[in-house]
Amino acid sequence: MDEPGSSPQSVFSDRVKINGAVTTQLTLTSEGKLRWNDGEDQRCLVLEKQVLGFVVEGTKVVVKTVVHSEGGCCGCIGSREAGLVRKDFVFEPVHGDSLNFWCQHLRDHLDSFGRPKRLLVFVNPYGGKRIAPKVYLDYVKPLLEDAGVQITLQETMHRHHAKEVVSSMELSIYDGIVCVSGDGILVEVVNGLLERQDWSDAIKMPLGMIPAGTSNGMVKSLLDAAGEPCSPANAALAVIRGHRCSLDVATILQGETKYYSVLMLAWGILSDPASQQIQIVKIQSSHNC
Ligand SMILES: Nc1ncnc2c1ncn2[C@@H]1O[C@H](COP(=O)(O)OP(=O)(O)OP(=O)(O)O)[C@@H](O)[C@H]1O
Repeated sequence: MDEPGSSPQSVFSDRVKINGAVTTQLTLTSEGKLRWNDGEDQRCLVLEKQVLGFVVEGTKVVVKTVVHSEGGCCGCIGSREAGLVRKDFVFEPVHGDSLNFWCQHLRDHLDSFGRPKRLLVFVNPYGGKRIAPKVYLDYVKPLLEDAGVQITLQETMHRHHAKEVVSSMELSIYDGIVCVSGDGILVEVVNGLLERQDWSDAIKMPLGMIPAGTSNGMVKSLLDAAGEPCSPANAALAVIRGHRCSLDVATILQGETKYYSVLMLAWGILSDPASQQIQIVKIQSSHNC
């Protein structure tokens, strides 16, 4: 077993058995890569991009990964979407006492990415083509579980349910809120956060979107800006990796009524024949509450 720092790029390096077969040297590098030789080729897993998490099963470490289907290094275990497959990379240290070192180093590396660990997930069974529960079960749940994320699931039971939950809940027990829905639930969540007494802190809560509505404008534009195709798997991976960007929220006052808009606002100017006055009215704000 090599000690940490024994080679320039090595954080930890040790003899292991890969997928129950080849015995080889496995190295965790300071760049966050797992490198090994499978007998013919040099193999590599990039922790930040490809590793979701890991679990220990007896004397083995099962590393949960997502890789592009053409590149794979071991057996396919998951469903395919947008060229991505979930795969387990299993290794077993030859020296049993290095298991804890491996776990510690892998954990330290994954923790350094600042990924969310506890998520509140809203699923709207009513939005779009009513596919949100299936999207959640097929893509979101398995990927979040591979990443070791603690999930609190909340199916929305009626209009404004998400807004009600968010406006009164304990926020500090979550690292983020995810909407498996269209844009409507996201806007409810933003409005719920902004209606709170502690709104200026509450609005800093990271929000994630998984496309399961009709137009999914927000998640499409976010993934497009990141150069990724809009799919539930890609959106779930962006949530797991903790990718963030700040967005503006517009406040609209209409008389005594206040609206918060994160996506779009449309209005029209109508003449009022009775009063001979011109009124500015909101004629469409499908993503405002
Ligand atoms: N159980 C439910 N029954 C009826 N309506 C619901 C329920 N849960 C949520 N809603 C309402 O459904 C509305 C639409 O939801 P959502 O945004 O998910 O889908 P969408 O409007 O079809 O998609 P998009 O906003 O992308 O066009 C929300 O504004 C929400 O208030």
